[in-house]
Amino acid sequence: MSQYTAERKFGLAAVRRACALTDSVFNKLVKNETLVKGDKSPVTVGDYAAQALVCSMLQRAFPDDLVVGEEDAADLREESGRGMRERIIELANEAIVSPLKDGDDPAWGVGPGAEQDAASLLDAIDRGNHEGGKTGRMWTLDPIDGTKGFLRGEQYAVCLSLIVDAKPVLGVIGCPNLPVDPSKPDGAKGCIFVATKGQGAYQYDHEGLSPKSISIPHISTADISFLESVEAAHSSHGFNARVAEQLKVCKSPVRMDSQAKYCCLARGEGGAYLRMPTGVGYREKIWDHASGQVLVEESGGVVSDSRGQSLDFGLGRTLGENFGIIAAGKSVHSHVLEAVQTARAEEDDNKAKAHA
Ligand SMILES: Nc1ncnc2c1ncn2[C@@H]1O[C@H](COP(=O)(O)OS(=O)(=O)O)[C@@H](OP(=O)(O)O)[C@H]1O
Ligand SMILES: [Mg+2]
Ligand SMILES: [Mg+2]
Ligand SMILES: [Mg+2]
Repeated sequence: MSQYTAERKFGLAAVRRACALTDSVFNKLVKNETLVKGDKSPVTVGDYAAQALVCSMLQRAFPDDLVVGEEDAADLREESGRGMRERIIELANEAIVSPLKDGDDPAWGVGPGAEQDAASLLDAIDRGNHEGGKTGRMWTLDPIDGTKGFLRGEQYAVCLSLIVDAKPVLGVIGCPNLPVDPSKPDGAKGCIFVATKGQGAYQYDHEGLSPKSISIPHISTADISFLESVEAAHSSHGFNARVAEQLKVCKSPVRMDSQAKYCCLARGEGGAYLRMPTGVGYREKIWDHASGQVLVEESGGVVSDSRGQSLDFGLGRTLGENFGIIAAGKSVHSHVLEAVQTARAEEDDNKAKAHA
């Protein structure tokens, strides 16, 4: 029997339910339902409610597993958080009680009549407070990745992964706004991507049906169209342009929020995802890359940092010393890596000259 069958079935059903929640929240979101966190990034009632939903399901499905989730309930436990807290409990319960579909299991605490009280749902959010580590099983959860894209009605993703002994082995990414068929950008939207180590990568529709095996085709560097972040603060657009120049890439980059970039790469779009830090100090979070790494590797691609090192998911909630991310098809990864290193050496040279 294949490994991680139960986890995969759970991941697909949990992400499907969370995507239905976030999609419905987007349509009803009002101004005071967004907070600005300590690092100045936004978080909405949708992020919290989706984390409450998935963590409460995880708690019942895999009670011994640990969870590294992006959000925590500290602000919601304050008196000033009362309005948001009540709304989050309401939204999480709406998603919890929605009817069971094929693949759901009532033992996960979902379905009609499974409402929970506020204390249980806040505790569920805080199950995501694990500090990470090198050994054992832990899930990562980014309940809304690309919150800024979500707020703009553009790309965002619900991302769940299972990491065993610091290696991501299962990645599930739901993209409610991503076109099902890349050649029909105005056609049907909503996909869920699932990849299990050694078992390939698949795209499902938003109902978790019609799985299609996906892979990255062989391309040459001239055919790359870099996938990159929308926010200039999250990855350096200027650096990417210099790498593109090195590689004689003519096609314009495609900017998109969230791990939808990994999903597009995995199904053959773009050829490479490049994410270079814009300043010192920011450390990439494990929940922003774990699901994407499994998906890209299982579709025949390679994921490394900008020095060619593997991403280290065993150092806590961040990727620690990894610097930048290069995810690309096998046929181009080594060329992109080489071009990144040349562009960095030039940048260092220019800095040294400027200081001389
Ligand atoms: N300074 C800095 N550098 C790099 N990355 C950062 C930085 N600040 C935040 N983040 C993380 O970026 C996550 C969103 O990444 P994206 O690729 O979607 O960026 S973008 O929205 O397309 O610009 C975003 O994830 P979410 O918070 O889940 O949206 C953050 O974890
Ligand atoms: Mg965030
Ligand atoms: Mg994120
Ligand atoms: Mg997030």
